[in-house]
Formats: sequence, structure tokens, C-alpha cells
Amino acid sequence: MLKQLKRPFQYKKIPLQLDEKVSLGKKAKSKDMGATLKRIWTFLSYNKSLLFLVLLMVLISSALALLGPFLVGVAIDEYIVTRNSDGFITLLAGLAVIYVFHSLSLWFQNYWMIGIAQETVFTMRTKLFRHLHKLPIPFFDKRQQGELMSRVTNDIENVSSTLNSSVIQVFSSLLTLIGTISVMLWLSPLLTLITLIIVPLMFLGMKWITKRTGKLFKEQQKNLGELNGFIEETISGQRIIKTFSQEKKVIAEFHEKGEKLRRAGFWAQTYSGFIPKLMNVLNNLSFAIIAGIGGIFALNGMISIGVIVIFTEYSRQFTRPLNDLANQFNTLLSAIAGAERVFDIMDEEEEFKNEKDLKELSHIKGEVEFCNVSFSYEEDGNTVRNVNLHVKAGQTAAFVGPTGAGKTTMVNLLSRFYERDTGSILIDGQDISLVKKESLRKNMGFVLQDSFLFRGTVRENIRYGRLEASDEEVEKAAKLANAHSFIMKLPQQYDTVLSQDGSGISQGQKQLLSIARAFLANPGILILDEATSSIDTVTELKIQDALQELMKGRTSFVIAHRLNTIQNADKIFVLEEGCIIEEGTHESLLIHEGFYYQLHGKAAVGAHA
Ligand SMILES: Nc1ncnc2c1ncn2[C@@H]1O[C@H](COP(=O)(O)OP(=O)(O)OP(=O)(O)O)[C@@H](O)[C@H]1O
Repeated sequence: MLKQLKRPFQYKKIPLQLDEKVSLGKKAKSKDMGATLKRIWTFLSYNKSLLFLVLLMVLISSALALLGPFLVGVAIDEYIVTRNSDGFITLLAGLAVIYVFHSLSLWFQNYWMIGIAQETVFTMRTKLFRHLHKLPIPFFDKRQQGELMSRVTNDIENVSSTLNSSVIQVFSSLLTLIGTISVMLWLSPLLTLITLIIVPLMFLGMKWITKRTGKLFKEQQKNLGELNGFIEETISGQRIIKTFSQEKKVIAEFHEKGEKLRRAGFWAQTYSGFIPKLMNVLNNLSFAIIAGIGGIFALNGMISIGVIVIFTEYSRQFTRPLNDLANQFNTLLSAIAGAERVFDIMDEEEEFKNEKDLKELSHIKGEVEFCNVSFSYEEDGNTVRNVNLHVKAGQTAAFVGPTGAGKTTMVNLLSRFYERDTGSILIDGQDISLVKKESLRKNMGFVLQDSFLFRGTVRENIRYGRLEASDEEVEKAAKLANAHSFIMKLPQQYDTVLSQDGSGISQGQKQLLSIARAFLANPGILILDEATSSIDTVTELKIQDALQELMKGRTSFVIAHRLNTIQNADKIFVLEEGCIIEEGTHESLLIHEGFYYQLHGKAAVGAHA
């Protein structure tokens, strides 16, 4: 297998059948290109005044680019052919001034356009990032992190580089084209029409090429996103990969995804590379037509030598913008592919939309009720079925049951990370679907199994619970969470910088920090997802002790994985396949000798084994 992986770039292995090449892009969804361009334009037009200046410079440079060759023709007909030197120097000086101003206008349009492009991309990226953080959890369930990251970075970068070059190019090419054809028509309509023979040829060629490249560019961006997603996933899952010795499998998968990207990239570049070649051939063809037919016209006295010189110069100016437009079209296609992927995310509905008229949930006592609640992650599933429960303010409730029974889902519904399908959930008698989600979550604190730490100091990580908390409050919370003593042993105590996954501290210490966070947040309802990972006994006792302290006086929901930690709970709900099958205190459930009794028996056997 490794031998196969190590094989170098396999140019010859790429199939050459056209159908297959094009089918690379067949999966890409075709969208309305015009609508995407319009949306890019709305971002561009935030800088209207600067854009106006750029367009003015484009207009000036295009006009000067037309004037130059025209004056050269005049110089030939009026001064060189007639051997007249009066005013020749003035004409040359005029030409020099024209070319200097032409260069200046090019420089300014470029300078301002870079500014516009950078700002546009900054706005777009900020908007996208802000929007991403307003999307609901189910949105993230369906997507790979790296793939999303690729949209915020690569796809937007793609739009940026195109804006930098394309806007000016497209406008200047269009203006030059219109100006050139107008002057050519004015000088010799017949020769112009003959020269324009290449235009339909060009359009046919372009159509053939862009039909293929558009799809391929989309495929390329999609493959790049997938590859990034895979890289992100495998880097964050390094430990698991190493634990299960799956390096070869991961490399093979990477190779496969890389190969797909390479193929799409290869064909996208190959087809787009045809455009300049095609334009070059057509350019030479138009040059030959003008020289040949123009020469015949000149011999017959229909046009002057100066006009032929102007025409040959203009023919270059006329095919160059067409060439530029064609090239820009390719870049534009790639940018549109990127922009579509960005707008796809922007079009996802925000979580807090339509909440304007809803009430804030504040100063709750913590009474919680589930009335006939049902929910399913998938359309045809049944994860939570007709659940009814009542927990009084300040009580501790525990969810127990086999894996996949729906314990986590219950708290997901309470915090509205997911919306119940039917029934209602009440806090202090208020239906939570009628309150603002943000205010609901502000009243809830989470201590999860996998306590996520951000890159930053210990202090910053605890302060995440309440950003405005003072240093004293942070330390007080750490003391309550039994975290203070281990923090003081860290190299820079509260200022010790933790890496993103908190790799410098133990799993148990991470839990203590997340308990400190919850103390600082001081929520009305607490959700505890018990750690299943093995934590040393001393730290575990510290965690249990801190949690008992944290739960005091507030409603708490414990997702219990070990039954010994919830024996003091006021209510234990036993779940099986999304239904509450038993409910009571530890003692009453044991007396009942039902499912809980069996679970408890198994746990006891497990503990003794
Ligand atoms: N985001 C999701 N999308 C689709 N199905 C999901 C999702 N999250 C959970 N499920 C499914 O819903 C069911 C209940 O899952 P849940 O996480 O609530 O179980 P649990 O009792 O907390 O399990 P565990 O003890 O293993 O954590 C399971 O069958 C699970 O596969």
C-alpha cells in the first residue's frame, strides 16, 4: 500500500476521454451566476466613491490608450508620408504626455482597486464569521469544521484576488473594445466589418471552453474544502489515529482526496489555458486579415497607410481586451464558485432570527416542566417520545439509561440547541419557545464531559463564564471549584497560557476549570454531563465536592453515567429509547425493582469486578 502511496505525480494516469473530464464537474450544483455577481456587487458598492474614482481612471486610461495609436497614424499620414516636419515635434510631445498620463491613471486605478478589494473581502469575511456564529447547532452537525474553515479562508481569498484584478480589467476591456470598434468603424467601416469576422469564432471557442471550466472550478473549490476538512479532522484526531495505528489509512484517504483535487485542478487549468492560445491564434488571424485586405484597399487608394497602421495597432487593442475579458471570465468563474459557497452559508437561517417580539427570561427560580415532548434528529426518527417531567426549583434531577437512550438530547431540548417537535417545555411556567434563546441560555450553566478550553490564560478561560468578572471573582470561583490549589502550582499561576485543548493540564483539572466557569456564571439551571473518562480518585473527589457546592440552591440536571454519583438526586428519570420508563428517588427506584434496579445491580457487579 505504501508503495502505491509514494508514487509520484501520475500525469499519464489521467483519463483523456472528454466525457469523464467534464463529468468531474457534473455534481456541482449550477446556480444563477448573475445573482451571485449581483451579490458580489453589493459588497463592492459599499465603497461607492472610491469605485467611482477607479472607474473614472479606467475611462481616462482607456481613452488615452485609444488616442495614442490614433496620433501615430496621424503622424504617418500627415508628417512622415508627406515629409512635413511642422508641428511634428509638438505631436511627439503630445504623445509622450498621453503615455505618461496613461501610466499614472493605470497606477491610481490599481492602487484604489486594491483598497476596495481588501475592504470588500474584510467585510465579507466578517459578515460570514458573524453569521456562522449565529447559526444553530444542527447546522454544524452536518458539516466538517475544516470545510467550513475553507469557506471563510480559501473561498473568500479567491473572491479577493479576482476583485483585485477583474473589476478594472473588465471595465477597461469593455471601454477599450467599444472605443476601438467605434474609431475603426469611423475610419473604415468595411475593413472593420472584415476584422470583426473573428468575433463569432471567438465566442464559439469561449463558450466551448467556459462551459467546461465553470463546472471544474466549482469542483476544485469543493474538493479543496473537503481536503481542508479532512486535514483539520485528522490533526485534531491525532491521538485516536495513533492509538489505533490508523496512519496508513489516513494517508491513503488523504491521497485519494488530494488526487481528486489535483484532477479537478488539472482539468480546470488545462481548459482555461486554452483561452489565451485561442485568442493568440485569432489575434494573428485578425492581424493577417488587416495586413492583407488593408494592403489591397491601400493599393486601390481606398485607405491610407496611416489607417492601416492604426488598424493593426487597434486590432491588437481590440483582441487584447477580448483576450483579457476571456481570461477574466475564467478567474471570475472561479471567484463565483467561491462566492457561491460563501453565500450558501450566509443564506442559512440564523438561530436568533424572528425573536424581536419574544420575552427575555430573567431571574428564574428554576422550576422545569416537560409536557408531552417529542423530538427526532432525523425526519422519520423518534429520539424522545412523549416525555413528561416536573422538577421543582432547586432540585437535582438525574437522567440515567443505556447509551443512546436520549439523556443528552433531553438537555439539548431544554437549552434549545434543538427544537422539540411537539409538546412544550416550561421554565417557571413560561414556555421556553416563547423567550429569547440568548436569555434562556444565560440562565443555564454547563459543565460538560469534554470541557473545551480556548488558547489563553487560565484566568481568561475561567472568565469565559462571565466576561465582566473581576480578578478577585475569578479567583473566588476557582477556590469554590477546588481549582485554586492546582492553578497556584502552574508556572505562571492564573496567567499560565493553556493550549486550545488544554494539553498542559489533566482531564480532571480541565473539569475543575469548567466548574469554576460555571460558578462565575452563577446560572439558575445547571447541566452536568458527568465525565466518563477515568480521573484519579483525589481529583474525582475534588470534582464531586465542587459539583455538590455548585448545585446547592439551583436546579440541576445530571446526565449520569455512573449511578453512585446520583444517589442523593431528588428525582431520577430512567430513560430507554427516548421514553421515561421509571421515575423516583434512588431508594424508591430500588424498592420498585425495575430497570433502574437492574442497572444498579449491573453497576455494582461492574464495580466489584
Ligand atoms: N446530532 C445528532 N444527529 C442525529 N442523531 C443524533 C444526534 N445526536 C444524537 N443522536 C442520536 O439520538 C439518540 C440519543 O442520543 P443521546 O446523545 O441523547 O443519547 P445518550 O443517552 O446521551 O447517550 P450516551 O449515554 O451514549 O451519551 C442516539 O441514537 C443518537 O445516535
